[in-house]
Amino acid sequence: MLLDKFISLMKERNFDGALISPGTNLYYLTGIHIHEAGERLTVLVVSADGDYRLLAPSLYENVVRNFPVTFWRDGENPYDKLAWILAEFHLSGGRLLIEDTMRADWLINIFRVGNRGFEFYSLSSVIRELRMRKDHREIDYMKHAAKVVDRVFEELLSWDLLGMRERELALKIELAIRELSDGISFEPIVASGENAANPHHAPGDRRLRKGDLVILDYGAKWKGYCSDITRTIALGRPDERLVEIYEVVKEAQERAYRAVREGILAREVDGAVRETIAKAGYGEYFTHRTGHGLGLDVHEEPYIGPDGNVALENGMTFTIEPGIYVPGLGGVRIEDDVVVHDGKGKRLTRAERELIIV
Ligand SMILES: CSCC[C@H](N)C(=O)N1CCC[C@H]1C(=O)O
Repeated sequence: MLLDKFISLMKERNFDGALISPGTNLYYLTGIHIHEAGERLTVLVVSADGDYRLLAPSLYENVVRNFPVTFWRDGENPYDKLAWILAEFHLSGGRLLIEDTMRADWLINIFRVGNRGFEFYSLSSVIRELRMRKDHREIDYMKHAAKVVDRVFEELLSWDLLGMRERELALKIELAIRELSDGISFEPIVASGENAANPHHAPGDRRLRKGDLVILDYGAKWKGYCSDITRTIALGRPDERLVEIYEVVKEAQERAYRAVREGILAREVDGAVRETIAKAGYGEYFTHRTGHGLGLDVHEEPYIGPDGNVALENGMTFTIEPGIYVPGLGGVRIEDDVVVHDGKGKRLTRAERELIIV
């Protein structure tokens, strides 16, 4: 079981315990998905001696089954119960891993329960070692999530895009993803015309018009695992400068993809992109990293940026998504999901990468 692997790793690194709140780490280790815990304390307590127990609100009595659990009811003080579990597990101090995204109010109360005897460390510093390397089951789920976004791309090319508002198109993409999968991995980005110069543009009221380049960035989830794709399409023939930019981004993406090999550092893949874009004279307009690890979270290790020190291994999955963004003109981004397989990169997303003019 993954929890056993995690406990061994925790011990190896001299940690005494871990407190894990709901999210992808809890799901990864236990298969338990807690929907909307909100302000009610929910935490998996793990000790390096091998003990573990979930403390959860009684609302989840029908969700958590066949797992050691203590429930608390509204009106009770969950921190008293947490203190009992910690005492039972002989966790009265020491080095404790804490879920990186834990709510600050929980953390403050946990700090009190622990009588300041704990030193806190971020859970991701240990669990990343496990999550970064995907097994066959995880990769199969990611392949499925990737197929969904490829299909949605084919489908959207047949829609009547001219005159549609960005936010309408984003909603249509979201619905198409939800039809075919377990849900979206993030809110779709639809960035048209000059809005495409903003890499994380929030789709708004702008209507798509002739001559626009439109960045479409969206993802699906399957069994918890994410895909993330970006394609840039043209509505009618765009400005020649944008066509040139498109070709530079396509070339940069291809070079980075071809650079992927077992043993290469993530920053070398990033370097392939940066060099291609800089040579074409657009270096200052590539304003983000080349990519990010992908799995249960849409952004996770290994990050593919200039500071990426992870040596790539078989089973690692990440995006390659260079972009060029010119304020006042627009932008282009092309993104694929890639797995390191048999020592080389293999694309999971396969939608057309040539410039499509609809
Ligand atoms: C989770 S929202 C952004 C999804 C997108 N595919 C993405 O990861 N990026 C867009 C610009 C750069 C990159 C990022 O690192 O945020």
